[in-house]
Amino acid sequence: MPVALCATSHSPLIGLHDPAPEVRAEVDAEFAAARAFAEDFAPDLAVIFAPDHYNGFLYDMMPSFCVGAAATSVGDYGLPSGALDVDRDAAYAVAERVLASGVDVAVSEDMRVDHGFVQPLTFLFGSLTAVPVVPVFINCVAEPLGPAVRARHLGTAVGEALKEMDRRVLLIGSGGLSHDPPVPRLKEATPEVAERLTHGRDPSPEQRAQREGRTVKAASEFAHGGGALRPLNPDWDALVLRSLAAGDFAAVDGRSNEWFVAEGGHSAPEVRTWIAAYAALAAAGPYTVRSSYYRAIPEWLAGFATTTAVPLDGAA
Ligand SMILES: O=C(O)CCC(=O)/C=C/C=C(\O)C(=O)O
Ligand SMILES: [Fe+2]
Repeated sequence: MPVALCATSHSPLIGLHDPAPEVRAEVDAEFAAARAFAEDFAPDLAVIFAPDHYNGFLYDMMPSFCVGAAATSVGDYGLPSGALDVDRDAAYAVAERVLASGVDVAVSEDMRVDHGFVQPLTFLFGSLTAVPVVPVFINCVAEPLGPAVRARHLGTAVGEALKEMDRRVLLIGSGGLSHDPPVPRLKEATPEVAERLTHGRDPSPEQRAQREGRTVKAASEFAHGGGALRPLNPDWDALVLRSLAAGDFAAVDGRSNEWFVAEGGHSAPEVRTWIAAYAALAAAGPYTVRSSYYRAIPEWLAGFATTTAVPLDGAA
């Protein structure tokens, strides 16, 4: 099974609250390179590990992991809405293999996904339906979270499942490194916000615009040095990138959930998506990182990184 990987940060602020034109151009060049990498590889299946931000997965039923057998984008932050081209047979094959390995993954026949899934798919493939996909949700924000090492176990099990399939698979990890965007937390929520985190699956256009406006305002304050969000942490981001490039998973997923938040902010656990994607790649054998881009971009509230990787044996 030929396999390759692209792991990238996402940010709902891309296009809505951009950094200086030269920084935006630098990231666009990196996205273009990642797109060329994906085109060269020509996958017939993409397996994407991504989080959600209370758009598809809420506290009425919050799994740690979920494989989508069918999925629809909610179209947040101006991104495309509509059905993804989910490979249902592949999704069930992956779920069965993961469950057999002892990782309790949920399955959804009606998964709603947000910018966490949609941005990498559109950046890499141009649309939500260009390449058949198996979407794999990882809860990265809704406390309580399980230990980060479970994301490695999930990724390994997915990688083992893929080895049994005769497919060309691009593994995608989607999530920030250090970042602390204004995602509400149940613990601190007012009754109104708690209700939204539990049942607010289909906000009105006005409610969505209000939410998105708040995120843009928070990013603007942060970029100007204000607000209460935690700072980005390029040193921690470098440690994560270095460790995953070296296959030293334990340096990251052996740490406590508190460590992630203290070092990288409340959304740093999104690194779980990278851990899972790299672990799925590692299941195919030793790998090497082909490209690694990083820049702290306060306007996007993100320690922003994009990496590509391939097996050492040239299977890609
Ligand atoms: O309801 C909202 O939109 C709250 C803000 C939010 O979800 C922000 C998300 C930010 C990221 O996904 C990110 O930087 O990773
Ligand atoms: Fe996110």
